[in-house]
Amino acid sequence: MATLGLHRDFLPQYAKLDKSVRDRVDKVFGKFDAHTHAGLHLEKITGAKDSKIRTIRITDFWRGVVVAHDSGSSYLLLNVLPHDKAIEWARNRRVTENKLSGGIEVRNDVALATATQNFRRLDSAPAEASAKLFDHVSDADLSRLGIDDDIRTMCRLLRSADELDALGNLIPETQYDALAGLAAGLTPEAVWQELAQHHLPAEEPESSTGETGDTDELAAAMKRSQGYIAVVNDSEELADILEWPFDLWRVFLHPAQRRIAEHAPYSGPARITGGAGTGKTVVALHRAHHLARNPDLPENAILLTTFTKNLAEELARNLDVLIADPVVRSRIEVVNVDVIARRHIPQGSGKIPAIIDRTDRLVRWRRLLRKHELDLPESFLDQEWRQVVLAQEITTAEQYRAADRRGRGKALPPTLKDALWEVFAEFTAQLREEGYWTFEEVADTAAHALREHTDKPYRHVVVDEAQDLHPSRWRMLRALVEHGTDDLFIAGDTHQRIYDNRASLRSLGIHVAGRSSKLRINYRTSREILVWSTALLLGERADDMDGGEEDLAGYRSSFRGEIPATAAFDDKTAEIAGIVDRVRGWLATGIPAETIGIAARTSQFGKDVAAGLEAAGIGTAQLGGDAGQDGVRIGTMHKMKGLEFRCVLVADVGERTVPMPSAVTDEAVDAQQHQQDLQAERNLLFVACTRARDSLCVTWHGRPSEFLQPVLDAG
Ligand SMILES: Nc1ncnc2c1ncn2[C@@H]1O[C@H](COP(=O)(O)OP(=O)(O)OP(=O)(O)O)[C@@H](O)[C@H]1O
Repeated sequence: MATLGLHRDFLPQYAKLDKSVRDRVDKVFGKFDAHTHAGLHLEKITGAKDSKIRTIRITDFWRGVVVAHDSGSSYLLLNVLPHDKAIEWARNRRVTENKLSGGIEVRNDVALATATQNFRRLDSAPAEASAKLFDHVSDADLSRLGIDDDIRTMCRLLRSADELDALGNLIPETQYDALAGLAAGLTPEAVWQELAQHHLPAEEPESSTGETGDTDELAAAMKRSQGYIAVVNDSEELADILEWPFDLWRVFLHPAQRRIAEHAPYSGPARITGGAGTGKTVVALHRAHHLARNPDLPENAILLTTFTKNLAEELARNLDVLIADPVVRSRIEVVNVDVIARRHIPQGSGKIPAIIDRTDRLVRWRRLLRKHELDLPESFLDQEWRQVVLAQEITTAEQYRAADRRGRGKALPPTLKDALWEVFAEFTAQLREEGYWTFEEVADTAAHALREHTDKPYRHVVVDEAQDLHPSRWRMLRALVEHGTDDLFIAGDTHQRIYDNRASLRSLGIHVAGRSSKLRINYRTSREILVWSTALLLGERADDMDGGEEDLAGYRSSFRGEIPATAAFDDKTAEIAGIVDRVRGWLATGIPAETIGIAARTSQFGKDVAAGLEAAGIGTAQLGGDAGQDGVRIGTMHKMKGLEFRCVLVADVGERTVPMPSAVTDEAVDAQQHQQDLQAERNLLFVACTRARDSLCVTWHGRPSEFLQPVLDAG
């Protein structure tokens, strides 16, 4: 039986074709499992660099480019192009095997030779005889990392990571991964560890029929090409892949992602971290799918959850795209954490709790502080209550006196603590009397009830955006499943923590040591946007939710793009006019309105921008609203969390709004909280900027935000 492989570059090409041509492609390859080479009419190319590369007729005008060995019945679909272009494209290509992974590499020999010649010419100019990017890496190390002679010759001439990036399309995937890792500052040993983990030992999945087996070299090599070649098992699977040609994440998981998503059962809670856009959500979706394949699981045995309702809806939409089988899909319930919490409040607790928000809480704290004649800001009290009392489930004055107040910067003498406890007790009594709850209290009440259940509601819980969950929500999540195999799978990035919720997983009985992995390749944003946005976090220290620190070592993007733009205006009116111009420009290049996102720190500024756009005849819609609605998406930076757009404009990033003074505790009140609040505000700007795939523009009026200084200094 024939084996078909699809190269990841094929799908975007396929997506661009007219429906009639796509239908022809579907027809030509549709019954591939019954085909032989002879049946496929593969044509050899005169003057080809590699005789294994052939073309196949799709229509009179269109040709597919495939790799096929004379022996064996497998073929690999590389591209679909108009006839003449297909011949030209195929003629210069050569297929080789990666020295380290044994995976397939498709290279353009002619372009590679030209690039090497150009770099050599540059290098021979006396002024250019400068240090090279890979001077610190020996030939032996390069070879050990799978870099072959041709690529080594060329990369020895490179002077900067930018030059390497510019060659991204010419260097075969696995070799590029290794070189980009070195260029991002990883040591050869660290890169080797990464590659070895992903590619060694070269796993040779056994052929189910034994027909292809080791005798079919191409089939075996395709199976070793994880992340960029999908081996298709039957025509049904092919149809499923071709139905979603834009969603490469469904099929082409990077080996680092697949290793986690399809890991053998984890013996306990497992965690995945990584910078913005590295595919944590994608891996969480695939992990949920992987777990759901277990036929013994009943409906809704797996919970896939996240912080907000909007994000949960987005997860559900993506899960529907990922999982074709309705029975498998039905084993996963997708809902946000607070909905689950409400659901598990014991019946006797009365009606569905009314939730009190921060603004109302602050009014109450203010009143109580006045009554008790305490000279403290209400925000301090609210934080103390959420981060110490609720975080540690403190219920008595004695417990509060002995509480661990790590993370709080203001020392409280015992007498003051006693006075505060009275305020906390009165506050809670008031809420109970009036029937108000906070989300944290709801979660804790649910956690208490769930701990008593011997029959847990879920077999597995998969959590996304973990960095923003309060300890009470973790206690509830912990109580939703029995301790044991694959109980919790957690995805998050503390560089994106934007709410004042910190949790130490270990202290909550969630032990991830030995089951933690990190992703480093950003798939969402171009290198330019990533480098620019990461500079905003300069000097910031992020925790790893497990007693250590998180870093962004080796964090890198897989593609190039525009340099982010900044624009300063004299006043708000001018800024809004500038934003309208920018959006009009994007729309004029054919970018669909709903793939443009605009974020501001305050909802009012967003509303003003929306009014400006509407007045200019440009339709708008709220961020997080109905996915099917037309219009440029506008909302607060908080609402940008977890989303992505082709073009992002972050507005009103001026010194008075970012950081937002009302969100930052006065340094004199609590220096540590002050730092944490600043960090959350900086993260918020980082989150908003890293939602951009192709273009990012940041605007302000008056003086710019202090957070922009590193990028403005860098020019
Ligand atoms: N293997 C892959 N192939 C192609 N695209 C991918 C792959 N993995 C992730 N992506 C794409 O990269 C983008 C970011 O992925 P995802 O949202 O999972 O990242 P994340 O780490 O959860 O991001 P953030 O933390 O910023 O919310 C998405 O558009 C996703 O489809």
